[in-house]
Amino acid sequence: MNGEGIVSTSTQWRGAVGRSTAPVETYLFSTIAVIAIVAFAVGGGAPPLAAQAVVLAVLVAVFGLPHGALDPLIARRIGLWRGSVSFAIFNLGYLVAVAAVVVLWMLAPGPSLVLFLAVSAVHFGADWNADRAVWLRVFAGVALLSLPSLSHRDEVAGLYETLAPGAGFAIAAAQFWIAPLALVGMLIGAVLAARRGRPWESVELTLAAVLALVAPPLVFFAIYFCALHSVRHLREGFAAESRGRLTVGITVLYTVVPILAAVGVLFAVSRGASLDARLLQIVFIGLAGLTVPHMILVGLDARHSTRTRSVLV
Ligand SMILES: CC1=C(/C=C/C(C)=C/C=C/C(C)=C/C=O)C(C)(C)CCC1
Ligand SMILES: [Fe+2]
Repeated sequence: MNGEGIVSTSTQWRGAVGRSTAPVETYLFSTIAVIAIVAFAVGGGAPPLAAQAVVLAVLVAVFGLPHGALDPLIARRIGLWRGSVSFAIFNLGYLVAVAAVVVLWMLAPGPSLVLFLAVSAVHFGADWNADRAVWLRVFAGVALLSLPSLSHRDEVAGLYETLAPGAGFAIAAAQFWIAPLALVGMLIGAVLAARRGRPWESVELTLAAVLALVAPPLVFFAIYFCALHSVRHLREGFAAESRGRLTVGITVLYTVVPILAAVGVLFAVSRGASLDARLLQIVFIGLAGLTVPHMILVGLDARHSTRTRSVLV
């Protein structure tokens, strides 16, 4: 382990739990969330689904994808590749993982969607209470993804049916029943975060819960994912990598390549389906594919950081 690695992992750890003021994404997310909550609470109607799907696809591409684009740098920091040959192998492994998820989805869409929701709940829940028990984070993630089914059950079921025909209604129904309990866990998380000296996390958790209940599901997801989750990971990622132009270059490259692949898929497959159905499939099945190798790397990084910290103290 070199000195650079020690500095960067400890920077990331500080970024996650050791700050004393609210980070920039708290203000960004809170401002947008409050405007959306007020707009939809006073009776603002949902925009047409096709418009929501197009806006979501653009926002995810521009603001969401970059937060996973730092993966090659994380992999380098934790020693998964060093030269051009191991870099090529890393990229190949990443692509195989993405392709395996997409193929699995084609073969078994219902179980794949359930698995995707479960893995995403763990992934999103980790945005808060980083130094607390894991069940608190899982509750927050489960609540985040179940609350839309509590207030917009038919809409969510319709979206799920687009992704997993025949399974969407049952999954939305299950979430409808899970949501109240998960919400209690999420609110306990909000109280505990405040008591740990991170009141901004309580604000985020509360606003995310209200937004998930009030806004149309895709609007809620776009705001949470792009203004909070992605910005948080990008900020922490840039602090941990701190390699200047190389970091920016890698982020741009690894954002642009998946976008080009997605555009290719959009024009290449299922021309029979409507544009919004195709966009939703590409956005969410694509995210599922990217999330698996991304979460494996984040997990390896966390293990690596823990080991580095125990060496340091
Ligand atoms: C499909 C769908 C949903 C779930 C989306 C998920 C689970 C996204 C996961 C993205 C990930 C894990 C990105 C990685 O950073 C909602 C919002 C519940 C309701 C609307 C339809
Ligand atoms: Fe993520």
